[in-house]
Amino acid sequence: MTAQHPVTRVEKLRRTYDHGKVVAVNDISFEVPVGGSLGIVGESGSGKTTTAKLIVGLEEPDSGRIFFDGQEIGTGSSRKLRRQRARTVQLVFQDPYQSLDPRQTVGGAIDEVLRLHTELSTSAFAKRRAELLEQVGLGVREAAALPRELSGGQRQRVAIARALAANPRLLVLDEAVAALDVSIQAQILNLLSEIRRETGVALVFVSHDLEVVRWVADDVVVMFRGSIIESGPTAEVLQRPEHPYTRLLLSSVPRLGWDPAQVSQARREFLATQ
Ligand SMILES: Nc1ncnc2c1ncn2[C@@H]1O[C@H](COP(=O)(O)OP(=O)(O)OP(=O)(O)O)[C@@H](O)[C@H]1O
Repeated sequence: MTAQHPVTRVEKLRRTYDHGKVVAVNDISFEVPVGGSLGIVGESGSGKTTTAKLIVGLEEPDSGRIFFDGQEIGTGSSRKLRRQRARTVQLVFQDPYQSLDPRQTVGGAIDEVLRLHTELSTSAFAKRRAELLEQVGLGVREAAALPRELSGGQRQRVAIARALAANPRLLVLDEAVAALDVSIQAQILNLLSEIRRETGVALVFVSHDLEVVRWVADDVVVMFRGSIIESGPTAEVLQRPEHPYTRLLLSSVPRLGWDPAQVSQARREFLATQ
């Protein structure tokens, strides 16, 4: 039996800006197994969003390689392969308000993706729309609503349903719960885990918050100034962080007895050593 290829693998990806002066992503490598989930964590500016954009093809790397199902995709790839990637990988942003058309109903927004990426018959089309809405916990009322008539959590559910409409094998979520209340965050994180279990879709979950990543990611990579400084199974990395920066990120999560002044001091001391 041949081993299954990971759904995506990146090898020594590098992306610079400002004629090489800003190294946003510095030779990073990782893979996401089929149906797996990878968390990418780091502080603001560590290169997480650039990494997400490189995976979905919104940015081109200066160097390095990206594979989907074992097949390399790059600037020289055919249109067919690029279209295939567009279907394989879907991106969900932090603020769905920006990505949803304010004049389009929720049902209409889902239909648009179904039309673009599937070839369903009229009856199968309506059934699939209903299935997607149900999958993200939305009903008929929400299907007829405009984005402004929904809460932030509901809008994020719409964005997830829209991404799933393309039947992707990988969902890339960039700070997808950062703008939501903590209790709504928990609902969306549970929803994502459920969807992964039910559909087998793999997740890349980008967040500045290690506690959030704990709930959704089997594995985690920790980024600092464009480089991966620590990686491994999420539970292990959180329990026994090896790199001082990972320890710093963990100590930055507010909890009982937490002292922000102490965290700031530790951060200053760490940065002074870099
Ligand atoms: N289009 C761009 N032009 C110039 N510099 C950029 C561009 N995009 C990102 N950068 C720089 O690259 C670095 C990494 O940015 P990136 O947005 O990937 O980080 P991040 O970890 O996602 O941060 P945040 O959570 O604040 O979005 C930063 O120093 C940023 O200023």
